[in-house]
Amino acid sequence: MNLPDHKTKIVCTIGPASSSEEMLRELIFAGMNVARINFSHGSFEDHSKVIRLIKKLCDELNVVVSVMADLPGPKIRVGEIKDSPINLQKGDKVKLTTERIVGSKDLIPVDFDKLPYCIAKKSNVYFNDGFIQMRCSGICSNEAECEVIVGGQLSSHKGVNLPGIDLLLDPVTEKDLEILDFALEEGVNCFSVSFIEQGSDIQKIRDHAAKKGRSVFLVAKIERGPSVENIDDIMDATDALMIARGDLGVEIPIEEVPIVQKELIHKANLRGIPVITATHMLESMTDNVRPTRAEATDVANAILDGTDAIMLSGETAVGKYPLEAVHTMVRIAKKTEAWRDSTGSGMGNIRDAIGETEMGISDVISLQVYDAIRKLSIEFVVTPTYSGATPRRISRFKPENWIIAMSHLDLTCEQLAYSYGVYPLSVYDGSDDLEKKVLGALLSRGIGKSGDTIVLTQGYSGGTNLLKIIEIEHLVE
Ligand SMILES: Nc1ncnc2c1ncn2[C@@H]1O[C@H](COP(=O)(O)OP(=O)(O)OP(=O)(O)O)[C@@H](O)[C@H]1O
Ligand SMILES: CC(=O)C(=O)O
Ligand SMILES: [K+]
Ligand SMILES: [Mg+2]
Repeated sequence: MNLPDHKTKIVCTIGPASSSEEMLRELIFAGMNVARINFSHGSFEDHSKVIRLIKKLCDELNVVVSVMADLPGPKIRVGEIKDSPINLQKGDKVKLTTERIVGSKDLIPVDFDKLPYCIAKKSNVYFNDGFIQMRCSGICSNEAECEVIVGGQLSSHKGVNLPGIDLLLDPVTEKDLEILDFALEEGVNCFSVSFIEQGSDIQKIRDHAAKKGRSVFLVAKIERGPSVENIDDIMDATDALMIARGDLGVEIPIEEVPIVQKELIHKANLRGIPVITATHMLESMTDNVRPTRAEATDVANAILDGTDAIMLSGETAVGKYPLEAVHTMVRIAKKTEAWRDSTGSGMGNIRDAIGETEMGISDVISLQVYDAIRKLSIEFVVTPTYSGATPRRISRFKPENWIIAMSHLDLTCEQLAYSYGVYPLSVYDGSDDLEKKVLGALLSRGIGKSGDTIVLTQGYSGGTNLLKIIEIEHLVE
């Protein structure tokens, strides 16, 4: 078995363009680590099919691919529009209505009953990740009269943003809990939670799952101003972060997005919390077989910022070239990682910054593992793990060697699909001889060969911790 030649994890949003068994298989071969299902779209029936197909393919191909169910949160959306998409032009006068009608160019339904109370004359209303802008010119019962400031094509169900306006909405909706129940029943363990504002929003989802006896991996989507301000509180509650630039880029000034991205990635790296950079990464590949130069550079820069994972949205969900989009990401990741490995550039002073944080035993060990990799000729790091904490701590340094994480817990293996450079292996050997167990698992998969030097490390487990540098032939008896 060959380990992949890129270490940045790839998240693909699955939709009509990618939900067939053949395409899912191709996406897995191409390098997909996480399949995101956006529950804002499609039907439970469609999603259930995709979840089952992915589980079946994981068993068949003996790989770990996580299914991440994206809970919509209180996202306001356009309703059904007749002859969608419609073309809106600057200066057009349109009415937004809270009635559940099939809309037209003049009367557009918006699924938010409080709209007339929340906006006022001169409020800005944005559509489709902010590409279309309107300004309210008056309110009349359940309608808002607006003028189009920036036009464009608007389709049914596109998102609506009202930046800076308190929408008086709970970030966790009844619908989210319904979806959570459904997905848990389908065996989903990982959830991205939209529009959260503080740690307690994440905790609500965790508590709800716990009531069903389930432990879940939660990705906090940072896509509103308050979530950026409350990031420390959110990091105390979450397992992972997503920089959801689609909504974020409308909810806060667009010029702040690049800096927020860098700061959040750095903070997440310091704490060993995996972070996904999402949206518009290769947007033009929805229609074209090649990306723009700016997009290729964006993917590389997110990696150099220290992101663990990069995400495709419309590119794989509804685009013409889902497979090519993944291939493109892989090629950019491979090149960028190799450059970082050889020059040490891009990560800034992550090692020093981690060195300055308060450290426990596991942190000190992770630092020493990283130093060992840099100073010695090491093939890979092997780490038996219960919770995944040790491989995640090592992953913070974005080392040039694979971290092979062995766990008998499927849930731990699945969660490590989000961490840079960590290759999860399900190992069920219960023997007490750690070295024998590790060697058996590696060699049975064709990983490693006689003469390889590896680092074997284990975090604080049952009162012991360990860092050992081993030459493989010493293990073969
Ligand atoms: N399961 C699906 N069925 C049909 N279309 C989908 C599906 N998933 C995604 N899409 C389409 O792909 C586009 C991009 O996907 P994305 O996940 O970014 O959703 P979004 O609605 O733009 O925003 P958000 O991610 O904030 O919910 C969507 O706007 C939608 O048109
Ligand atoms: C992914 C997502 O929700 C966003 O970018 O807004
Ligand atoms: K969503
Ligand atoms: Mg969003």
